[in-house]
Amino acid sequence: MSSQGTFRITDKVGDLFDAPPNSVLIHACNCIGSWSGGIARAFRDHYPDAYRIYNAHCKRSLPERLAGTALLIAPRPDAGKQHYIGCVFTSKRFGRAKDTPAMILRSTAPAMLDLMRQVAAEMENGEEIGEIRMCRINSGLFSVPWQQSKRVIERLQLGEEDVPKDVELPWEIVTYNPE
Ligand SMILES: Nc1ncnc2c1ncn2[C@@H]1O[C@H](COP(=O)(O)OP(=O)(O)OC[C@H]2O[C@H](OP(=O)(O)O)[C@H](O)[C@@H]2O)[C@@H](O)[C@H]1O
Repeated sequence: MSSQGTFRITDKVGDLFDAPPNSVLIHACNCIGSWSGGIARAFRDHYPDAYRIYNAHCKRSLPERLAGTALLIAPRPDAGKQHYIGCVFTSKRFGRAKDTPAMILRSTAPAMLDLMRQVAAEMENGEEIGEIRMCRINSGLFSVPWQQSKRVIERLQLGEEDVPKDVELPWEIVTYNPE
């Protein structure tokens, strides 16, 4: 690995979905299988096939096992957009039953590491990965101030056991927010 195994986050104003092919678009998910509100609803509208894969993944497992993990969904033929969808499971449930901010932050670190390991594995298989884009996860319906999640992600360390030597992971994560 040429860099230190830490991520640099750049915050931008713009449309998350207006990304080049093979970009990874990351958002925070509950473990119940619902993309019904916030940006998750837009993901469901743009990528219905990815929603079905996410939902089936949740149905196969218990929320307690999924929290702190991630699911990387490869580009599907739907909507014509060739984007990877990165689901980070940061709260077991949603709405009034969502986890506390402290629990959400505790799940965010291992979930992001799990996702990046999956991205690295995809690259090791010869798949092309473009930009890593993210919404300001946890900061809307999950009610965790963005700066707190951002700090957790910037402190992550990926070692050689996470990223194979010959893989050059993109170490910049760009967030896109409408305002
Ligand atoms: N249409 C849109 N286009 C662009 N940006 C949009 C947007 N809508 C919101 N944002 C921004 O995107 C960031 C994250 O805010 P969100 O509230 O989405 O997500 P979150 O990570 O706090 O929470 C996750 C739970 O929200 C969902 O809703 P359900 O539980 O299904 O109802 C999930 O399924 C999870 O459970 C904030 O910066 C919002 O300004």
